[in-house]
Amino acid sequence: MSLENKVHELVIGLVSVSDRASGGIYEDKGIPALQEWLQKTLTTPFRIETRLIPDDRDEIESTLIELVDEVRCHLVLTTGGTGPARRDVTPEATLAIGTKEMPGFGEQMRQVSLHFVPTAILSRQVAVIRETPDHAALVMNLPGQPKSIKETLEGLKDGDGKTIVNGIFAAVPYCIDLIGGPFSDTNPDTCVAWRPKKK
Ligand SMILES: Nc1ncnc2c1ncn2[C@@H]1O[C@H](COP(=O)(O)OP(=O)(O)OP(=O)(O)O)[C@@H](O)[C@H]1O
Ligand SMILES: Nc1nc2c(c(=O)[nH]1)N[C@H]1C(S)=C(S)[C@@H](COP(=O)(O)O)O[C@H]1N2
Repeated sequence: MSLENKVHELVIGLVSVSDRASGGIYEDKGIPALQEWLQKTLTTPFRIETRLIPDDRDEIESTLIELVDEVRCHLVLTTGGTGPARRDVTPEATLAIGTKEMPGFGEQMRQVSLHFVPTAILSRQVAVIRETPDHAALVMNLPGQPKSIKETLEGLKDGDGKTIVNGIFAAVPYCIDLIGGPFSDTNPDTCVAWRPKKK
């Protein structure tokens, strides 16, 4: 067992990227929405570190690097700055700090989001793994609309709560296993953490 696996607490970084929320023009609703969703979903121990920053590429990159390399997050979720506007640069900053791209997360997010809004096609969100010599983290972008956090993480359900399209979080616990992070599990009423069956 690696040293990382002996650490049982999942460390999660939450980054809200918004010029107006970080400038005090409106209240940030991104981090509270992420915290609320994680609290109702994760059934294993976790700790959260938060950052509220403007749409500035250098600042996004340095924040992501600090959260992975110094705070030693296993998972970092960003919200905001994924669209086509000139100031939207979260995907570029994320790709720049990653060592491996994980295109399935962006593909699945756009697929599920198209069931909620036709403008989901405008979100360029990406996911990457950042690896250092002794640590690794999954870094994923979510759109900026606070309501899109539940939509992308949890997916689409019918009136009885049965999943119609999986959200992206279903694949996150196993991804963290594979990069040497702590075991995590979820409340199946919100999201089923999928792991391949052991033979
Ligand atoms: N952190 C946030 N808190 C609350 N509402 C937000 C936040 N980020 C985005 N929104 C809402 O979602 C809309 C679309 O988000 P988007 O990320 O495109 O914002 P934006 O127009 O680039 O502005 P900004 O970066 O200043 O938030 C915003 O206009 C705002 O109503
Ligand atoms: N699930 C979901 N995805 C969504 C949305 C949404 O409301 N729900 N909004 C879309 C819109 S309107 C835009 S412009 C893009 C980019 O948003 P961002 O720049 O706030 O990241 O995300 C898209 N993806």
